[in-house]
Amino acid sequence: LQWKAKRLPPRLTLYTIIQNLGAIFRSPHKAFAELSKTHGPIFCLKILNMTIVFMCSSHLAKEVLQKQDKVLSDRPVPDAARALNHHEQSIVWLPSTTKWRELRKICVSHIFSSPKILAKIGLRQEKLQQLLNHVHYCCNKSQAIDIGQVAFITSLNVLSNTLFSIDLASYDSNWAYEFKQSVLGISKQIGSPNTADYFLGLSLIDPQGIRQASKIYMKNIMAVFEGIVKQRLEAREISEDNDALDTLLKLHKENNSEFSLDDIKHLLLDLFIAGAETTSSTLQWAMVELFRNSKVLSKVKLELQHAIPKDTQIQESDIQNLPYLQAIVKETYRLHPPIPLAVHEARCLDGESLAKMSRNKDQTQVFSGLGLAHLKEQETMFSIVFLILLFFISTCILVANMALQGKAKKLPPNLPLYSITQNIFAISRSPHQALAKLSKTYGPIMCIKLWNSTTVVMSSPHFAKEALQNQDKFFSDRLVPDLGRALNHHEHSILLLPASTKWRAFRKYCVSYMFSSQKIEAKKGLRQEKVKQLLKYVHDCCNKSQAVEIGQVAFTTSLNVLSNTLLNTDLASYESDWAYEFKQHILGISKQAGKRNSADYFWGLRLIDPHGIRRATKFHMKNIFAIFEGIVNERLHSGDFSSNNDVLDGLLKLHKENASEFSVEDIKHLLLDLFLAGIETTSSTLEWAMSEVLRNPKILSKAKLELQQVIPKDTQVQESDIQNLPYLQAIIKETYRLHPAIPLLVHQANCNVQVSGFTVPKNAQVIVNLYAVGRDSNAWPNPDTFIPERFWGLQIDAKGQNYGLTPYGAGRRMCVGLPLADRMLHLVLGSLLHLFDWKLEDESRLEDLNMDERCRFTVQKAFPLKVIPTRDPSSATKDQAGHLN
Ligand code: HEM
Repeated sequence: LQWKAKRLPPRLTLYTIIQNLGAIFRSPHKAFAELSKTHGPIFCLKILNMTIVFMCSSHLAKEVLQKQDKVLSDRPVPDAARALNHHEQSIVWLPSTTKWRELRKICVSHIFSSPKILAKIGLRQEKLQQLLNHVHYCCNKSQAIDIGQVAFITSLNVLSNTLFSIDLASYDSNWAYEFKQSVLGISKQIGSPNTADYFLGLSLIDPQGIRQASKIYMKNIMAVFEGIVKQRLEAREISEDNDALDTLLKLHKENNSEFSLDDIKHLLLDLFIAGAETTSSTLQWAMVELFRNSKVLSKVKLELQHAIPKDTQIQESDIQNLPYLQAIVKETYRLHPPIPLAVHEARCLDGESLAKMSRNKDQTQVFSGLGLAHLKEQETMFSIVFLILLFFISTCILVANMALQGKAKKLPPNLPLYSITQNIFAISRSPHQALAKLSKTYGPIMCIKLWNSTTVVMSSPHFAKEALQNQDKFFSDRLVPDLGRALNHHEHSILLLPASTKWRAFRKYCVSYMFSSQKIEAKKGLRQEKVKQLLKYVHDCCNKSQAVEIGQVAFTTSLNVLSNTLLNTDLASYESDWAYEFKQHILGISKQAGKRNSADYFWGLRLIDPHGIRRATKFHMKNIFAIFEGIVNERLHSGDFSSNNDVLDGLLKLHKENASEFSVEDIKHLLLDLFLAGIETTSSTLEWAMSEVLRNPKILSKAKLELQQVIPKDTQVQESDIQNLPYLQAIIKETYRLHPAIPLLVHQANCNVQVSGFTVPKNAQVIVNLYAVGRDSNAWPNPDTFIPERFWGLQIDAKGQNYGLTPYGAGRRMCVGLPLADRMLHLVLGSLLHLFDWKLEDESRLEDLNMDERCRFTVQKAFPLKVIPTRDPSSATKDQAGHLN
């Protein structure tokens, strides 16, 4: 009755909430802003006995934050903040009590007062200088910078130095990584939607484990603070006032009972959580907005050039002379407030005085969403019954909601079971071809449901772009095949890890250190040397009229280039059986990876590994690891991590710096992945390119003519020549299009994702069929014919920007070895075509080459290309003069 008498803001109906539940959970500030367009700037939401009022205009913001500020400055405490009883000592979560006022006073007068802030100018300039040094270092190395990450590190260090004169993060090492992760971890937990915040009974069981996770992170951070505080207490008298901790400890000494050491730790915790990520995310948004608005960027650069001498670091005193920069920061605050929902709690109805309100607890409960502690003793029985009811109702709502959501989902067109059974052999023999064929009937996006697993197959450039660019963030996980679990490979594997911190660290190392432009350029000589060894072998075969198996020799060359780049040693030979074992084990794993495994579809079968695929893989891995272990142990024993000048040296240095983050086990698994992903892909692409060129005499003579015009006779192609060989480049692109080495990109959805009006359900396997994309007749005229000329005048490359041609994938999971593989392909194909003519062993016509496929980890030629190299006699005479030898 009381409730009815009051005029409440317009109320959101249950139907509206259920309809928008997905959006509310994903991005509540956006969802409620959207709802305010239809429901007005103030509306309320009632969840059982809890009322939430939303205010979405500047007028109402003023009402809350200024006019009614006195009665609206409490906060509802999220369950995550109750870990370690943080809410009882926290400046963020305490209601406006004496304690809270004391804490605010300490912050405003002792830590962030103007004199204190001014006194630390030098510190901030120094931290800015360190950031700029890092950016400068990356600039010299052409290395990408994660803006949010470096801004976070800078904010963290400015804060940690202001508070206790210590750096807590570093740009180039993983030092203090755990602290950083724990700060991020807590803000993630507090930001996660938690059912225990809405249904108080659930907080007893912490159903999503949010409070528990929060507690672990808090404990980690508190342990760091405890160490620092203890050291400070032991080291000196707290008399000087160097940093905030000195000030806090002095206050503690003066009034131990009012301001305990525990209070200090909780205050420091709040300052880190509230201060580090807010600053860094605002900076990141500002940078993003600048990058996408080139006019704004040039205007602000102009202002900076006028106000600040060239190559000079900006000073705080300069800011007043930079009105446009100030306007950019304001505009960023407007568009991207780092905490978009300011959550307060009403103390009484209609702005009654605090004194009156505290006498009127029942009313407070109605408006504030009920804390159990507020219930009077005689109401306990009632509350237990009430909680049971609450739990029951919430479960019903959840179930009903799931059912509604399920109905609302529009899955991509389903592939009927009969078409799967009809095509089962084709799918198992050559899945990319079979699925490409089915996509012609069922469309460019289709869904396969087998038992409880869902697979969505995408087969056009449009959907490739959706998966690899637009929705890339949600499709970057992987579904681990059973063989990937051998020796727990999936827990250390860059190929199989989901998009986790560990995977990012691996990728960062690969992209920035192994395959950066500088590193690749530095190994140019090595590649030329290995190609020269290949050409020498082909030359010997030529003299003996002996056939060359192109796939085999390309495999050996790729293997040796990679093994020298990674381990500074050859691991294969053209003529002898030396290191035969290593090659066989790599091929062995690739063969197992190409087999269909029922344990991947019926999880129960994993227990028995019905085809022995995981067992065989384990056997090959063990043998490969034994070889790696020999090399790694020798280096660890000698302690020499620099004289080999290879990737392993870099990895071992990283391991020495932080053994817990990057173990020897990680190194072995990473090396294995690089060999698996890097060799067969390159060699099979080369074999396909060579086959296509040899069976097309016109293309062959055109390619030879171009090579003759650019490169002197009988001379090996150099990497610097590639840019002058557009026809050779077009041949490689056309090979990528028709014969992608890995034709099916296999990813996994980490949530329900909308793709062009269809819902791809969470955990579904998402397959992008590059084979179908490359042969899509809407994108490519005459799609099945090898026509390098189609690329004339087109600005299309294979580097992940053109979604009709993405042989290396695109987006977050894109191949890291592209710079190496692409150069090797041009170098080897160009040299083989330039220096030799080719004929088949049985003198049959090259035009009739069999182009059937065989699937392993990569797609191979079913009938390996074996051809005899020949040369005209005048060249042979020159060779004796030492051109190729
Ligand atoms: C012609 C040669 C190559 C082709 C066509 C190729 C293609 C691909 C493709 C399609 C992917 C999967 C992308 C996705 O899932 O979206 C991939 C991933 C990968 N490639 Fe390559 N690749 C080649 C050579 C190499 C080389 C030489 C290396 C390194 C030595 C390499 C290392 C990797 C790694 C580590 C991944 C996994 C990336 C991740 O999951 O984050 N690749 N490659």
